[in-house]
Order: sequence, then C-alpha cells, then structure tokens
Amino acid sequence: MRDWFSIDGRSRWNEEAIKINSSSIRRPSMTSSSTEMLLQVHSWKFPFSCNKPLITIPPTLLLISPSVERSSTPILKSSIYSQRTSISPITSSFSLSINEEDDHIPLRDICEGCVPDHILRRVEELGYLMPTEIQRQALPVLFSGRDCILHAQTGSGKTLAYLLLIFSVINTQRSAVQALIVVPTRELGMQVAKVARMLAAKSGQPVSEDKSCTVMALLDGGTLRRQKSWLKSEPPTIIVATLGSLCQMLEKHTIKLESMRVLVIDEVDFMFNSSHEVSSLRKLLISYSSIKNRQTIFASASIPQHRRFLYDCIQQKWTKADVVHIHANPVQPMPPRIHHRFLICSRSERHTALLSLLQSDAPQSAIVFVNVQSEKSKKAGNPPATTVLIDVLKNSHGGGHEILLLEEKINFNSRAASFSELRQGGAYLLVATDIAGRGVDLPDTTHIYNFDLPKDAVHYLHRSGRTGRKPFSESKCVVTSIITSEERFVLQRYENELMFHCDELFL
Ligand SMILES: Nc1ncnc2c1ncn2[C@@H]1O[C@H](COP(=O)(O)OP(=O)(O)OP(=O)(O)O)[C@@H](O)[C@H]1O
Repeated sequence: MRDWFSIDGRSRWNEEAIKINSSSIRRPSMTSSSTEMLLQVHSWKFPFSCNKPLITIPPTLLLISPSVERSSTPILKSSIYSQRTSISPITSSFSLSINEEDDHIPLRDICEGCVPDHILRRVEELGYLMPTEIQRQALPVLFSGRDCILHAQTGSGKTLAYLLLIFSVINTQRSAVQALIVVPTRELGMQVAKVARMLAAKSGQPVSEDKSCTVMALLDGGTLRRQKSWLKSEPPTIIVATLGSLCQMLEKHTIKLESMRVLVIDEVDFMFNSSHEVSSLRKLLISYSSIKNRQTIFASASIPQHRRFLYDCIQQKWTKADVVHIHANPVQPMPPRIHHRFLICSRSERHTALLSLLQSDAPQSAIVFVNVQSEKSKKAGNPPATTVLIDVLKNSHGGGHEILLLEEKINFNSRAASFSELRQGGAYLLVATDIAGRGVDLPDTTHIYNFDLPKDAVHYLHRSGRTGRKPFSESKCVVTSIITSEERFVLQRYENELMFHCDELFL
C-alpha cells in the first residue's frame, strides 16, 4: 500500500486509540505543503502490542506513517511530525502531524523513554523546558535512528537537539568513543563541549549509572599531549573536535571510531566549503567510519542548494539513503526579531559613524564585524582594520564596555581568554572577523555592526545570527551595516536572497 492516512487524535494515543475504525481514516487534503512532501509509505502496521499511553494528542488531525513497523515506544513516538518539517521527496518514509497545538508539548515529553532521566533533569535545571521549533521537529526523527540534516535558523537550538540524541544512544558503561561532534573552530568546539559537560554533569539527585559520560575537546591550537594520554588510558564517551586535530589522532590510530554511534558535523556547509577541510571531511565520512554503523547528523543555519546537498549525501555515501532533511522555518532563514538597518557613509567616515551609532544605540553588548585584511592591504603596509578599530574604540568610546578582539591571527591562548571573558558576563564590545560568525553563542549580544559588509549572503546570515539567540525572548535585536553608496545594491541582493528587509538609517 502506498498512500497517506490520517487519524483523528482526539484521545490519548494508546492501544484503544490505535485500534482506529475505518471511518476515522481518510486521505488528507493535498495542500501545497503536503504535496511538497511526497512520502513513501509501504505498509500499514501499527504496534498493537503497545499497552501504555504514549502521548496525549491534542484534538486535531495527525498524519501517521504506516511504516511504523519497529513497534517500540520511542519509535512510535518518533512517528509524530510537524507539518512544517520539510522532508525530501526521495528519502522520506515518515509521518507528519498537522497540529499547531503540539507547540505546547514539553521537551521532557518528547525525550522521555529515549533520553535518560538524569539528563532530562539536567536539561530542566538548565532551563530548557519547552522545545524550540527545530527540536520539536527533529528529536522524534533523531530518536528513530534516521540520519538527519538539521537546517534551522541561527540560535534555534540545534546543538541541544543533537546532544539529546547523543545522550539517548550512548552507554556510559562502555569505555569507547561513542559520539563525535566535528566543528569548524576552536571557539565553537569549546562551547559545544561545555554544553555537553553541563548536560552530563550530575544533578542533585542520584544517578543510576556507575560511570558518568566523559567529554573530550580535541581542538586546534593546543599541544594535545593531555588528550593523547587520556585517549590511551580510557577513551572518552564523546569527542568534540576540529578536523585538523582529529585527523592527526586518526592517522596515528590514537582514536578508534569503531564504536562510534553518532557522528555530527556542525556548520556542515562551512566545512564542505573550506578547501583545507574538505578532503579530511570526506575521509572521515567514508574511510574512517561507515554509514552502516553510525547515525550521521549534519547541522547548519545555511545549506545552500540543500536538495543538491541531500543528493550528494546519498550518492557519496556520507549518509544512508533514507536521510531526512529537516528544514524549520524555510521561508524565514533569519530570526524575525532581528531588525536590520544600514547606514551610508564614505569609507573614511566609518569610524565616526560607528562611534555615533554606539552612542545612540547604547547596546548592552555588541559585536563589530570586520573583514580579514586583504593581501594587497598587507603588502601596502597598512595596519589591520581590526587593530585600528580597537584603538579607536579604546580611545573614543565611553560606553563602559569591555573591548575585546577575536581574530584568526591572535594566538590560541588569547583567543580562548577573549572568549571566556565574554562568557563571564558584563558588557562587551567584541571586534571580530568572521571567525566569530559561525556558531558562537553569546546570548547577551543585542547589537551587531557590520563595519565591513560581509562577502556574501551566507556570511550576512551567520553574522546577524550572533544576536537574537534567546529562543523564547521577544526583545528586539539590531543588525546595522555601515556601507558606502556603491555597496547598497550588494546589500539589496542579500535582502532578496535571505528574504528580509533593511531600513535606511540617518544619523
Ligand atoms: N529548548 C530551549 N529552551 C531555551 N533555550 C534554548 C533551548 N534550546 C537551546 N536554547 C538556547 O538557545 C541558544 C542557541 O542555541 P544553539 O547555540 O544550539 O543554536 P544553533 O541553532 O546551533 O545556532 P547557530 O546556527 O547560530 O550555531 C543557546 O543559548 C541555548 O542555550
């Protein structure tokens, strides 16, 4: 049988509810969103054996995939999907719910039965009570064991989504690397490792397991001596790594990945676009581990030509053929509460313009993005724009902010120091290159200034996404681009590509 069915979910979804009578089965109307999601459905087998209520379904329609053959509780739970999930036509055989009210299902209810209770307690202690849109859509699919491409706005909580999957599959009694998260920068790696450790940390209540989960950060810039001896003595459960350091260890056989159950590639489009990362990444996906033994998760807020990427994933065997592309808010690639503005001035007026903006906006904390110095400018003996800007701000800005610099060429220790300082709170003004544009989570950032216009729309999206990072907050955040009149049409192109509107600002 190849078709769609829906049932009325007016009651608890328990054994009785599953014994639906034929009158409650009907074809859903083919709305534009459902036609977009042509799912393959093979057989109609419900888990009649299940005898406990699984989830309360608010009174609306559910589309249920009859392909729920593996009838265990978590998998049945995993068959509830949101209408807003964009699933690729070629690969999907899962169901969708067309239910706005499942917005109110707590994170615990989605994870219960899959994620250990002590982790769920930590999740709640850390204040994660309701799922974000991507978590709500992705977690059931992730728990079902499918490979996934998590494609959702910046600051939408993709990290917690894949970490919850990891905590659902690892066995802390085993001494082996069971999950690997690959990130593009040291800063993002430090951040992800910190969240993983916070979740793994013991809460006030006793934990049933004898051993707890260990998280190793294997990041470029360190000597890696400590990590080498750690790997030899007792492998960590989760590794968060940058590709350079990881490949060093893999080539020397210091890390073994045969027990790896989850592989996450965060900021996946960045990794595939980076010429010095791409060959290592392909090796990791194909040679160092096999798609058969692992669940592969790719995450990013920007996956240009995602259909082509999905095709490549299958063709190149980076993922299994039934990989699911989960695209939350596809028509709104940036969080709507970010207000975009631009200010036109000549290049020589930019410092004065920025100082005036800082004075009038009085940001709580802000990031000023500057492009990396060009080779031509270096050869001409010009000082880097970042250094000049830091001097200008230190001498002329009286806003009481800590003024910090984050760029590639400062040494890793200073980079780490800047980053940890930012995370300790207090008002800051961070001058940064695009190194801070990807993944970095500084939720107190209220304003972004593009001192230089980003080089393309994807960079604009990620820079802008360093603000507006409190998922349930309504407060407005602001991105301001300081541009020349000639650059206006470039910004206009980004507006068209990313579907947002930018207001002109006059000082
Ligand atoms: N369920 C939740 N409830 C409240 N806050 C959450 C929830 N999930 C994540 N957050 C918070 O949202 C912020 C952004 O999360 P995260 O860094 O995972 O975003 P992201 O989707 O990876 O963004 P980017 O694409 O920019 O890397 C973090 O500060 C995180 O603590």
